Amino acid sequence: MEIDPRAGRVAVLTNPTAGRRRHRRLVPQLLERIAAAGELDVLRTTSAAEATAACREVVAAGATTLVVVGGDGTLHAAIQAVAGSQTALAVVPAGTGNDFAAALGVPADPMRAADSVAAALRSGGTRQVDLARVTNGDGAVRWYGAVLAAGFDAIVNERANRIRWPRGDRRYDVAIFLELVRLRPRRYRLVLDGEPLEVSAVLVALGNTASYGGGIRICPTADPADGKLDVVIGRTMGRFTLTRLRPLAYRGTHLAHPLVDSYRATTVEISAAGVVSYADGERCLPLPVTVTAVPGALRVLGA
Ligand SMILES: Nc1ncnc2c1ncn2[C@@H]1O[C@H](COP(=O)(O)OP(=O)(O)OP(=O)(O)O)[C@@H](O)[C@H]1O
Repeated sequence: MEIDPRAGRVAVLTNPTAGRRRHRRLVPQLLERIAAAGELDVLRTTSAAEATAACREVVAAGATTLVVVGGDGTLHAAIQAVAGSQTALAVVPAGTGNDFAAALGVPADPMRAADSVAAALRSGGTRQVDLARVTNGDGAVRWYGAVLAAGFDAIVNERANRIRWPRGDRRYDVAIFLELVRLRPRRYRLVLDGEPLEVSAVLVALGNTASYGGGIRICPTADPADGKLDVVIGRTMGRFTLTRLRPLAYRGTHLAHPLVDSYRATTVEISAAGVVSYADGERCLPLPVTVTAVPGALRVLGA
C-alpha cells in the first residue's frame, strides 16, 4: 500500500559541503520554503556514512518523504536507505553536478525546486523509477541512481581521492593528467543478461539515467523507467581520441564513434583487474561486481 505523503513525517537531509559550499547560506531559506507544507525533521549529519544511517532510521520509523538538499553524492547516501522502501524521495539540487536530480526532472534552481517540493507535499502523489543495485561476492550491496563508472572516469576518481595536494577540484585536473599519461586499455569480462562479452576498453559506464559529471551524457538513451541498464563501452583508444570524445559525450553523440559500443541489459556482471567502480560519483565496490536494474525501486515525490 502506498503511503500518502500528505500525512506523516517529512525528513530533510542537507549536506553543507555539497556544491562547493556554494548553497550553504541558502539552506535556511530552502528549508523555510519546504516547511511551508508542514513540519520538517531536519537531519544533522557530517558525513555520507552518517547521512545513510540517519536516513535508515527515519525510513524505519515510517517517514513518508525524505527530502535531500544536496548533489549526487548526498542523494547516493540517501538512496542506500530509501531503495525498495515506501518512503518517497524528493530532491532540491544543491550539488555541483546534480545529474540524478536532472534525470528526475527536478528544476535546476534550488529555490524553484524547494517550492515544487512544498507543492508536491501538499498535493501528495508519488511515482516509481528504477534504481541499479550493485553486489559482489562478499555480500556487499550498494544502490545507485545515475551512472556507474568502471573505466577511465573511475580510475581518475580513485586517483583524485588519493591525492593530498592540491586540494579541491584541482585534484581532479591533476588526476586526469596523470591517468591520461598512463592510459592503457584493460581487459573487461562482462556478462550481459547471460551473454558473455570480452573487450579491451578504456571507458565502461552502466547507466540507469543518462549523465554523470555534471551533464556528460555518457549513456544518452538510458531510461530509468525501462527496467534496464544502458552499457556504454569505449574500446581501445589513445589519449587523444579519448579526450576528443569528451565534448561529444556532453551532447551524447559519442555513441556514433566507431570505437564506442552500447548495449542494454537488466543484469550486468563486470570484472577487470585493479578497478574500483564509482557510482553517482561516489566510491562504490571493487570489480568484479554484478549490477542489476531494479524496476520501481525508488519512490519519487510528485507525479
Ligand atoms: N550529510 C552529509 N554531510 C557531509 N558530507 C556528505 C553528506 N552526505 C554526503 N556527503 C559527501 O559530501 C560530498 C559532496 O556531496 P555531493 O556529491 O552531494 O555534492 P557535490 O559533489 O557538490 O555534487 P555532485 O555530486 O552533484 O557533483 C560527497 O562526496 C558525499 O559523499
